[in-house]
Amino acid sequence: MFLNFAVGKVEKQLLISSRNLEFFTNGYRYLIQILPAAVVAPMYFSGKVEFGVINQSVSAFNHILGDFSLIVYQFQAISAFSAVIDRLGEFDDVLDSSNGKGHRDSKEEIQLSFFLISCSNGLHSNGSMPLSKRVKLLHVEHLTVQTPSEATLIKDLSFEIFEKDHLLVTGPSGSGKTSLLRAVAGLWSFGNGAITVYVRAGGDLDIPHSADVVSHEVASINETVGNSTGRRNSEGVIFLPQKPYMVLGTLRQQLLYPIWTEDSDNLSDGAKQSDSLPFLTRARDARCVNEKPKKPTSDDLIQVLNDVSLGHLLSRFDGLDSTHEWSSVLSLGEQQRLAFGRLLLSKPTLALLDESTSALDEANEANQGKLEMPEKTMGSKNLMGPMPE
Ligand SMILES: Nc1ncnc2c1ncn2[C@@H]1O[C@H](COP(=O)(O)OP(=O)(O)OP(=O)(O)O)[C@@H](O)[C@H]1O
Repeated sequence: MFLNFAVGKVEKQLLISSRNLEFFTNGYRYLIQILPAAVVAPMYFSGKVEFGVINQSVSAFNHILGDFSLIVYQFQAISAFSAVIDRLGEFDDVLDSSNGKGHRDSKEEIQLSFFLISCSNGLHSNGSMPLSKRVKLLHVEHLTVQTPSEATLIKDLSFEIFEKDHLLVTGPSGSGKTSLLRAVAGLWSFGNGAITVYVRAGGDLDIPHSADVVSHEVASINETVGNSTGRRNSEGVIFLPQKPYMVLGTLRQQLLYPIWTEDSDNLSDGAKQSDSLPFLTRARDARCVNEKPKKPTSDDLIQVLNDVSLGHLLSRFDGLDSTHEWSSVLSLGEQQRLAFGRLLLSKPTLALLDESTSALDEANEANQGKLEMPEKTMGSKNLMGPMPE
């Protein structure tokens, strides 16, 4: 607010200076137009110069005037530009200073780590996972979540999540459900404790699929993955907020976000897989999340749109390659269903759903729940239908 006030004041002063300058220049303009005539005319009458010289000097003065006026007439735009630069500069300073303050003792921050594990291949023929071979996907240890003003929302929370688990988080409004999900997604660091997300490797690591052993073994390859919050997408973690982010671009790009953000328009149908949407119909034991999933074909995208009951968008908006302001032309419920489409396409290991079906009617909500979900879903105030086995 202070910043706005200060910048507003500067802008106002610049505007006043620009008006003064314009007024001054208008006076100067009239003066400079009559000046050559006033100086050269007596010389003409005394026979020192010819008549044409009067015209030549008026035109030369006008030329000079035009050049100087450019600065005057652009002064307002230049001053507005300068105010914007000032504003951005101050904003940058504020960010720098808050980052400086943010360098708290590492014990006062939530530690988020990613650990590499091997692909799971221990499913029964019916697709179920033997308990002894269940792989741990998330480990939250002594997590305390706070607000920036250090009010404690969650205290000393510990839990583990294994493959095929789903966790529903409920609680009163303002109790910190969203903050917990943000912390797991690496978007919230106020508090302390440790969160470990176990991500899958390409299958070349021969680590036993016992939860206890995994946590021990992967510690040795921590350096391979490192502690990082910047690799959330590539590590197979997706966070669906209540109001999904709609990217600028085509309907196709909406669906391909966030995994395939580049080159989305050049999607090749030639790359079509033999089975349509295998990830919707098959167990995903053969997949490793840090291998980027194959880019979906147009048919896959259309199928996913139908699965989330958005098939009608294709005729309404003239196909997958139409561009609109999607956050304006789609209802919140449609945006949420589109976000579910992204989830189905990107096949994350860990999906964090924060009221992501809050704007859906019961039928659609149940429909999202029936779709093949990622191996672990953590939902906040989640009203989804029955989770698949
Ligand atoms: N960026 C923030 N800065 C300061 N306080 C915040 C911030 N975000 C949330 N809070 C506060 O933290 C508390 C928990 O918020 P959170 O959104 O996690 O609650 P919630 O349980 O998800 O609530 P609801 O059910 O109403 O969505 C609230 O009191 C909120 O005001």
